[in-house]
Amino acid sequence: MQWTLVVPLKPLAQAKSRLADTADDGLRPGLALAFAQDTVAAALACPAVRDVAVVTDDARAGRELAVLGAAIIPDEPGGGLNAALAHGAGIIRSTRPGSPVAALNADLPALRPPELTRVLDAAAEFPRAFLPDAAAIGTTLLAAAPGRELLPVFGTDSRARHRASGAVELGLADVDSVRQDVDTGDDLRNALALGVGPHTAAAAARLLIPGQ
Ligand SMILES: Nc1nc2c(ncn2[C@@H]2O[C@H](COP(=O)(O)OP(=O)(O)OP(=O)(O)O)[C@@H](O)[C@H]2O)c(=O)[nH]1
Ligand SMILES: C=C(OP(=O)(O)O)C(=O)O
Repeated sequence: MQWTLVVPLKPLAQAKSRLADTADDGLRPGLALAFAQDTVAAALACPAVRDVAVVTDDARAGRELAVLGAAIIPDEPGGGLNAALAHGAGIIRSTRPGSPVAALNADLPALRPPELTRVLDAAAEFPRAFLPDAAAIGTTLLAAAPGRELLPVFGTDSRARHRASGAVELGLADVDSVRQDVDTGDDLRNALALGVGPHTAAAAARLLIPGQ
C-alpha cells in the first residue's frame, strides 16, 4: 500500500515561534524551511509513500518544496492547522479516492525513510491511527485508510484528542525519527543527536547551540 502524505506548513515568518530563544528572527524562517525540506525529502524517499502534498501559503517554501517533488496546495481555508489538513486531505481524496492518506508534521528534521515505512505499514492495519510525538503529548502522524476521513485534531494535547476521536495509537518502538518534532531548543538538540538531514544541518550550523 502506498500513501499520500499531507504536510501542513505555516508562513515561514510566523513558524517556530517557540524557537525564538534559539534562533533569532533573521534565522528562524530559514530553519523552519530546512525542517520542512528534510521532512519532505525523507518522506519522498520512503517506498511506502506515493506522493507528498504540502499545504502552505508561503511562496518561498512552496517553491523550495516543489523542487524536491512535493505538490503544493494553497491554504485556502486560512483557518489554522486542522482546517488546512482537512482541506488538503479533501483535495487528495477527490482526485484519488482509493488512496490512504496521512498527515505528517513539517518539523521532523531527523526523519528516516525506513522508520516512516514501519509506521505507515502499522497504520495500514487500522481505519485511523496516529503516532504520538517524542514528548508523548502531541502527534506527529495521523493516518486514514481509503474511504475514511482524516478528522485531524492536532494542537494542544492532540495525543489525548486523537485517541478520544477513535484513532488507534501506534505503540511502536524504535521509530524515534518519526516522533522527534522540533518545537523548542531542547527538541532541536535531541533531533541533532538523532542525526538531521542536510538542510537542517546547514541551518543549525549558523546557530550557537551549546554542546554542538
Ligand atoms: N498550512 C498550515 N499549516 C500550519 C498552520 N498552523 C500550523 N501549521 C503547521 O502545523 C505544524 C505544527 O504547527 P504548530 O506547532 O502549531 O506551529 P509551529 O510553527 O510548528 O510552532 P510554534 O510557532 O512554536 O507554535 C507545523 O508543520 C506548522 O507549520 C496553519 O494555519 N496552516
Ligand atoms: C500541533 C502539534 O504539534 P506541535 O507539537 O508542533 O505543537 C500537535 O502535536 O498536535
